[in-house]
Amino acid sequence: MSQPPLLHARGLIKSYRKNRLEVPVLRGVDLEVPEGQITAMVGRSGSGKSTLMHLLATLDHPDQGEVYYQGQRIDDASRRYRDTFRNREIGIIFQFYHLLPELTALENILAPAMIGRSAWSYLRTRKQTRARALELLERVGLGHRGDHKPTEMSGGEMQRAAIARALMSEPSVLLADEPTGNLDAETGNEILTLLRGLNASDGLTIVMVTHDDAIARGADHTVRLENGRIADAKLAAVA
Ligand SMILES: Nc1ncnc2c1ncn2[C@@H]1O[C@H](COP(=O)(O)OP(=O)(O)OP(=O)(O)O)[C@@H](O)[C@H]1O
Repeated sequence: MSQPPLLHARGLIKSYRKNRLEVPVLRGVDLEVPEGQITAMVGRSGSGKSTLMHLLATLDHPDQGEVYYQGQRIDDASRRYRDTFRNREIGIIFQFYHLLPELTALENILAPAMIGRSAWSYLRTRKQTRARALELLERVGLGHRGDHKPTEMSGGEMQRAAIARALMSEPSVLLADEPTGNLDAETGNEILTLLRGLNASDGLTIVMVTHDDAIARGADHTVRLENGRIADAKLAAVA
């Protein structure tokens, strides 16, 4: 029997209500996220890419449809279950990094493990947790920036710190919402190279929203959101 996709969305429908008007965003999205691959999600501004990402992360509920993780339905699970699931399995990064400004890079990376007392950190000593944060800092090329606060880092460095933070609990999938959207082309490519390295060496599954065709071409698989549905899916040759 073939392995189920890591994440699988079926028939997702989602509307927002604004001034009593219903704004349909997703009109029946079917999506399979293959394990160990990089999937790029493209589409015009407002096509619902971030909305879909939130549903995959179980941060929001679809109006209709289902989300499965490793073949198990997760969208209708209890809030507590979804929080634990997200904490264990999903890392998320954003266009504007969302680092805590008063903390250093190292403290930002440690923050989710310390504050939320995550499932991952619950099983480890403080020393092990700190060792993992330091290892990740090196891994993303920020070994020399551990004690820098976000205002003392470049955009690319902040995104590297955000990637390290997202990986702290050893998630199986990284959801990246326009990870290079605030960076120049060269820095964006460096971030993509880092993500591809993590994918290649650790088998990290990545779903990446992007407006940048060059970045999308660096993925294994591209899906396009159009009129609330997936318009096409193709395997892109990895450059
Ligand atoms: N909380 C909300 N309340 C009302 N409308 C919303 C909400 N969130 C998103 N929308 C609307 O849903 C539509 C899709 O938004 P979404 O952010 O998912 O699109 P996107 O493809 O990620 O856009 P972009 O590429 O510009 O980031 C937009 O028209 C947006 O205005």
